[in-house]
Amino acid sequence: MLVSANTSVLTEKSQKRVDYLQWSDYFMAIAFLSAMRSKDPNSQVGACVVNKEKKIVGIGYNGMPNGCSDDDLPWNREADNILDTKYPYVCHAEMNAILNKNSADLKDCTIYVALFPCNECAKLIIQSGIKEIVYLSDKYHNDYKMVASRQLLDMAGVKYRQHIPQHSQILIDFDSINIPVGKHHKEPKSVSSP
Ligand SMILES: Nc1ccn([C@H]2C[C@H](O)[C@@H](COP(=O)(O)O)O2)c(=O)n1
Ligand SMILES: [Zn+2]
Repeated sequence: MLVSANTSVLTEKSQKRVDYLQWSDYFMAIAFLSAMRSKDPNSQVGACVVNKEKKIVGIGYNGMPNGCSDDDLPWNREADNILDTKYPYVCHAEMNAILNKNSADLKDCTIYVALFPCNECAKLIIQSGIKEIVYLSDKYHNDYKMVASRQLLDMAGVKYRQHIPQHSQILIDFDSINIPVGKHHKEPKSVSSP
């Protein structure tokens, strides 16, 4: 299902929109929006750290370290020499979101991330005090890094759960703000709200 900001399902009584984004779709969408900044040609990963008050306290995406040119470093997945691949160099989205934090600490926060965290990110997550991971894809589930990651997270009591989005796509329409009053698309009353 595709939703856009200019689609409004209006309730008869209050006229309040009821098809607004749920919190978890909202934070995951912010992680995915952040991932759109990534230069990685294969996996663009975004992460968003949220505190107990549902405030965003850190955002990041996978990219080369500050001051290290992403034109000069390799983006290959495979090469005869591992040093000619991206893996030894790229900073993971979770690392950047944690290091970009704008609060004193990340105690009891939740991290929303596009891809299940690897073992190195699991260590950072644990040490930062984050207590929950919400991920979308687990495409490398059987890789030893994810096996080690789950082992560490289980030992440290960090919870993790897969996010099942209510909408498979979310459209951002910059024109929607200019739609005149009363011209917003109204869904039929029979449509059930999420
Ligand atoms: N939880 C993760 C896992 C991976 N990344 C980054 C590291 C690479 O830039 C890319 C994975 O590339 P692939 O092996 O799929 O070609 O994603 C991350 O940021 N967070
Ligand atoms: Zn990682």
